Amino acid sequence: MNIKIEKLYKSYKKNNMKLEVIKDFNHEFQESKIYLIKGQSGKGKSTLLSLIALLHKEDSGKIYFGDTLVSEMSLEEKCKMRREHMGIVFQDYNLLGGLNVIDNVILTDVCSKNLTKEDAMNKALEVLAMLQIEDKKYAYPRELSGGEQQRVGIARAIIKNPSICIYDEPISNLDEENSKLIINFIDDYCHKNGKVGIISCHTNHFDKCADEIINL
Ligand SMILES: Nc1ncnc2c1ncn2[C@@H]1O[C@H](COP(=O)(O)OP(=O)(O)OP(=O)(O)O)[C@@H](O)[C@H]1O
Repeated sequence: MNIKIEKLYKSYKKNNMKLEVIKDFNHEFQESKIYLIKGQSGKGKSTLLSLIALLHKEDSGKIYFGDTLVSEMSLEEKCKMRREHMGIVFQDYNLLGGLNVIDNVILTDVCSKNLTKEDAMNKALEVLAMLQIEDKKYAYPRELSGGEQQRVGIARAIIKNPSICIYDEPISNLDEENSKLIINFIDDYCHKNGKVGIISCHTNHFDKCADEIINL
């Protein structure tokens, strides 16, 4: 599902001053393409991703998913859109420490789609295998390396087969070997499965797999 953004503005209030972070941002994001959002620290990469992910509200502007104007929706409708169409991967993994790998991966899927636990587990095993981490299915996050935790974070994001995949600094805490594995996975997954991939990264690691680089 394509995304279209028109005249997007977002500011924060800081010490009674208005800090304009996103100013008149316009863009179209298409299926099977990877978009890399770059810019120095504080330029607004995370802010832009959070607006596209419908996690924060813009000051003004329009966001369409396909033909649907999602920026005007209620919080509840946005939540539903996000659950059904979007997978989000965070820099610091955001795994639940009290759940093992497989339960972390299936949690949102079971809750949102009323799948049986058995069906969800079979799906989770497939996705964990794609990320070469199925052997850790019963491990807890504290027993995993950063690279392994991030692969679980990706598995959790893609188990619903979302059409839009958002990755906020997905490799910033990882070594070169783990970074390469994740870059190759995202490259393949988005390009071969018709996904819109939107990645923020402050280094050049994703430059080669990006179809377009957006400098903030
Ligand atoms: N909730 C907030 N309230 C006030 N200011 C904020 C808030 N969130 C972000 N900012 C400010 O907005 C600017 C952009 O922040 P953002 O996190 O989007 O940048 P970034 O490019 O992702 O930075 P980094 O690479 O360091 O993560 C920064 O100056 C930040 O201090």
